Amino acid sequence: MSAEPSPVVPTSIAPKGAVLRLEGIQRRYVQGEGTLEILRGVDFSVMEGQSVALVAPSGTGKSTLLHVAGLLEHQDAGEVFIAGAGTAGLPDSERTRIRRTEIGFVYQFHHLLPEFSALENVMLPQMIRGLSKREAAARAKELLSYLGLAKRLDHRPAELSGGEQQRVAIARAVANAPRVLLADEPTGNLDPHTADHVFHALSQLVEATGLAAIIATHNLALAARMHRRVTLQDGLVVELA
Ligand SMILES: Nc1ncnc2c1ncn2[C@@H]1O[C@H](COP(=O)(O)OP(=O)(O)OP(=O)(O)O)[C@@H](O)[C@H]1O
Repeated sequence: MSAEPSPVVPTSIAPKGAVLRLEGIQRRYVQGEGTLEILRGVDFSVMEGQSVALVAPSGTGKSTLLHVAGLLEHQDAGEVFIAGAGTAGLPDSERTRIRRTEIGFVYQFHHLLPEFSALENVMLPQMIRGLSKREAAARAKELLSYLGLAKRLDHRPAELSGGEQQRVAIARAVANAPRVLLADEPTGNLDPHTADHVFHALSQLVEATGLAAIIATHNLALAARMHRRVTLQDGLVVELA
């Protein structure tokens, strides 16, 4: 009996090292009588340890792209591959599991829980995932120290500066060691100096952990420091110099 030849995966679908791959992603919103075609067949990959700045005018679909890539929103066509595995047709419970374990999100506003300390905020996603309190605390301490917050572990969000709050949010996003980090204007609410500091911390973390990161930002100076820059043009991702 002859063995079936192993299927060859086209490199266009799963380039070596692509942690995140969007293939033919379409997303439209029906609005009253009309339809807004926001994403029109996005093909886009991010490799391990690579940071990509997504720089595009307001309303072009940056958040939509991040939500689809992060399995928060369903696309109308196309497929999202995480670490080579397709996600089309998965039940919501499986999408949630992948989102919790493989994807970290950072937003413009920190969304930390106000009644919990920095340490507890970073422990929480790990405990939801089933880690013991001890394990979660150890990793949370390690991450917060790496991000320069060793002396702020017991501070509640209101007792932290804006930059510190955002660094806690970054620590929380990577607490479960995801492979993908999606950040939507993570420094949009910070003054230039603090934004620079937070961005530096984020970049270091991407390099150190081998995350694949997409960071939507309007800050061109910060975007210039990422590995790649892309924009959205007519519903497609276009590489910038
Ligand atoms: N649920 C929705 N229903 C209808 N239209 C929507 C919906 N969500 C987003 N849109 C529209 O889709 C377009 C893209 O929105 P999106 O939030 O992705 O843009 P963005 O590039 O992130 O913008 P910004 O930089 O201002 O945050 C916008 O014109 C928006 O009005």
